Amino acid sequence: MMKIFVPAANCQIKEDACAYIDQLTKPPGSLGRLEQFAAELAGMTGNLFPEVTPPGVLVFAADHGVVVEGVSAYPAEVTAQMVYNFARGGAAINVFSRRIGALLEIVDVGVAVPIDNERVIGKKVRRGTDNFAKTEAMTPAEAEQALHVGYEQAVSIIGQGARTLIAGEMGIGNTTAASALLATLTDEPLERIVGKGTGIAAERLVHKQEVIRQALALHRPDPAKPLEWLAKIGGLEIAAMAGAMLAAAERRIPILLDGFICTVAALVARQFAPNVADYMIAGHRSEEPGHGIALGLLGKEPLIDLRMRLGEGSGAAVAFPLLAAAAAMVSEMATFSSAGVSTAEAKGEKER
Ligand SMILES: O=C(O)c1ccc[n+]([C@@H]2O[C@H](COP(=O)([O-])O)[C@@H](O)[C@H]2O)c1
Ligand SMILES: Cc1cc2nc[nH]c2cc1C
Repeated sequence: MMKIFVPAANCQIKEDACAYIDQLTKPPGSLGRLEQFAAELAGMTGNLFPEVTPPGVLVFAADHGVVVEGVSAYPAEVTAQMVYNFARGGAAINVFSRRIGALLEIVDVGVAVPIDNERVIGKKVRRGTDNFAKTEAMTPAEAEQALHVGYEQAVSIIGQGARTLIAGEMGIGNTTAASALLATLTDEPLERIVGKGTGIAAERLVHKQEVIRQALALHRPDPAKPLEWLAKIGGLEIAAMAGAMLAAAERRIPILLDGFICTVAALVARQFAPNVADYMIAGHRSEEPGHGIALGLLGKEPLIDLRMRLGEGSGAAVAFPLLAAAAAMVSEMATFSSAGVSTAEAKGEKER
């Protein structure tokens, strides 16, 4: 396993940021959770005036052998078809990335068919996973390789100037893998974790739960051994997202989380380095029911809830302007003293 060192966020700078934010020309606390996020960004970056722009969006694509069990509403070939759509700029994440001025890279970490396109970074570890209902999805060495691909891509996009990481994914069948991983971290029943993903009907949802239940009984995966855990029931893009998050946190770069699969990848990253969670802000709440459970395990409240359930990093990209507003508030607002504005009268009005 590669050596990863993730420092804890800097509590002192976070406290200093809170004190400074109280001096800005507004009643203390009046910018609500934006103030909290600004202080967290200061603690993450070690900078009282954190910069989050430009964001770097990495979309990792991979296929899932478990799709043969009939757990998705779409055929597996959609993964590759969407990769070409990303390359042409026609997917939701392309649109939203352009809106927020993001650097965007598409990475093939395990699409089942060859991808030949100059706009797609070819880092295929293998042609999709095996069907984890029957056998291990991949080997621990392959899981580690996929983690490494994500790590290296994050190092690269940060090197190009990205100041926030958004990890996105594309992989037909990946809500089944993400649900299986999440189920091993909580006592919540599968009925509360497993959702309709791309939009399966009610009968198929019951079948999807059963496939996961049997896979968990077959493999008995142990999250305390994260590479084996990922190898048994994970996915190549999930491993890559976790690796990307580890690289970002190591470099004190804030991570804006997307939906269900991304947040499960965040929980995977935390199994490798607990401090990585210090660098995460939840972008949105997905419609997938397990997402609320995953966010609860991470202790994060999402910025927005627009009933999205697309993936690709789309929810994080849509939420990003709120994070940018929080950061700009600190660097651009005047203070009471610089603007000559009177503070509250001393009678306890300052108490929140
Ligand atoms: O991000 C989410 O919360 C989310 C929720 C449901 C589906 N998705 C996307 O849909 C695909 C997985 O759905 P499924 O039904 O094939 O498992 C995958 O490409 C994800 O990006 C994403
Ligand atoms: C069309 C389509 C686009 C997606 N983007 C992420 N997951 C997806 C799943 C489908 C089916």
